[in-house]
Amino acid sequence: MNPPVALTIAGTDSGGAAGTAADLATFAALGVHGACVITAVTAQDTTGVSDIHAIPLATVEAQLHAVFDDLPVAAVKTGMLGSAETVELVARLCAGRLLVVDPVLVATSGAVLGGEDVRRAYLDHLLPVATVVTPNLAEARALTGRDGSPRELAEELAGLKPAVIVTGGDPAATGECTDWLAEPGRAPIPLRHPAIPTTNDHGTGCTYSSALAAHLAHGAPLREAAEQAAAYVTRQLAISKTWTLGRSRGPIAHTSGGTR
Ligand SMILES: Nc1ncnc2c1ncn2[C@@H]1O[C@H](COP(=O)(O)OP(=O)(O)O)[C@@H](O)[C@H]1O
Ligand SMILES: Cc1ncc(COP(=O)(O)O)c(N)n1
Repeated sequence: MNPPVALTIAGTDSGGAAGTAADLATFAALGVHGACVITAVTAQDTTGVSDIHAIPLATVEAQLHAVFDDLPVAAVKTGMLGSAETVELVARLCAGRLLVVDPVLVATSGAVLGGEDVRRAYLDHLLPVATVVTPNLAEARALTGRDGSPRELAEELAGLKPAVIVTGGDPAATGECTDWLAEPGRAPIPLRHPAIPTTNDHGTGCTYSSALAAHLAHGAPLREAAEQAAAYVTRQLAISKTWTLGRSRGPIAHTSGGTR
């Protein structure tokens, strides 16, 4: 029997922690065939991003046609899109599909991966056609332009149409992470899971949104997919927490327990 197919539309991370490296590893670990459309190449390591090469719009479009014309894509996930034109293109070609949007604007390291025009394009074009949007707290604040709590921001963003999961919380303070799931017209629901004490968390957001897309591609309902995605991230953070890879915040584990 064929596995479900999920597509990531995202940038590369040369350090193998975030972006398409995280997405394809997560799809594979969760039994999904991963297709991948590259929007930007980043020179990146655990300390930061030193260069970004945007892929020409026509090449992004050609990749999208190549995938959609040939494969039965069950779910699409977007990561770093990098330019307002790319955000608009992706919105046009992915409207009507099961679409997980991780609105990547700033990397954990602080590097800007999308400016003001990208933020505007998310609000005007991509959020309205998304199935679910997964900002972390900083991204939710950037998108709304407000300084609210995760719960308030989730509710406000869900008013723009799709479901929203504001990820994160304050693990250091409480020992647990709370992601807020908000769907239009319903009270936001807190999804809690244990926090792993670690600084090896580069790529966590990409891994979460890919795991969410993978579970949705398998047919799970949204809340169950969100709980399973958080469980997957927690497991991978537990694997990498003792690692000493890189000079700064190390990668979340993308190893999947295979033997050699
Ligand atoms: N230390 C941690 N332990 C367990 N889960 C975590 C930890 N840090 C983040 N998560 C979870 O990982 C997912 C992505 O979170 P987040 O850190 O907000 O992403 P980003 O990398 O975009 O900032 C969420 O489900 C969040 O609760
Ligand atoms: C190519 C690319 N895409 C996304 C992220 C965000 O990931 P994180 O928030 O874990 O830094 C990143 N750093 N690089």
